[in-house]
Amino acid sequence: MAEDFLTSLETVIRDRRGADPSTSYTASLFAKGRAKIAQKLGEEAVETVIAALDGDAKALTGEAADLVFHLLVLLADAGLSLDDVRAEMMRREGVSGIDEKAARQSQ
Ligand SMILES: N=c1c2ncn([C@@H]3O[C@H](COP(=O)(O)OP(=O)(O)OP(=O)(O)O)[C@@H](O)[C@H]3O)c2ncn1[C@@H]1O[C@H](COP(=O)(O)O)[C@@H](O)[C@H]1O
Repeated sequence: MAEDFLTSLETVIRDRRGADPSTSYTASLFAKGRAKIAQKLGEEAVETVIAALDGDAKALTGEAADLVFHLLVLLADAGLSLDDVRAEMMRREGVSGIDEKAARQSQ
């Protein structure tokens, strides 16, 4: 379920490229460019680490959500997606292309 949601969110994020920055935070990030998107990702990573070290589960969950969102935006800006990341992680696990396709179909 979580994966379906993230895949849908990726589609929304891609649709925001070229949208009006005044009506969409995501569009405003794309308009500011990759350096700004990467900076925001770094900030969210630091905030995630701080929340974890504070032992604040609620804050950690929120910061992790911000972190994943900004990662998706950065990947989209670079023409990449979670599928590319998934494929790389499966490659590291030694999962073949055929196994990968079967794994996706069973989700
Ligand atoms: N999932 C998210 C999401 N997660 C986090 N954020 C934004 O990420 C920002 C987090 O950064 P900060 O805490 O630094 O907030 P900020 O002060 O507003 O940011 P800066 O001014 O510092 O740049 C906030 O503005 C959040 O609203 C998100 N913005 C949008 N989405 C989703 O993206 C899709 C497109 O939304 P729009 O951007 O509104 O078109 C929709 O499905 C949204 O639900």
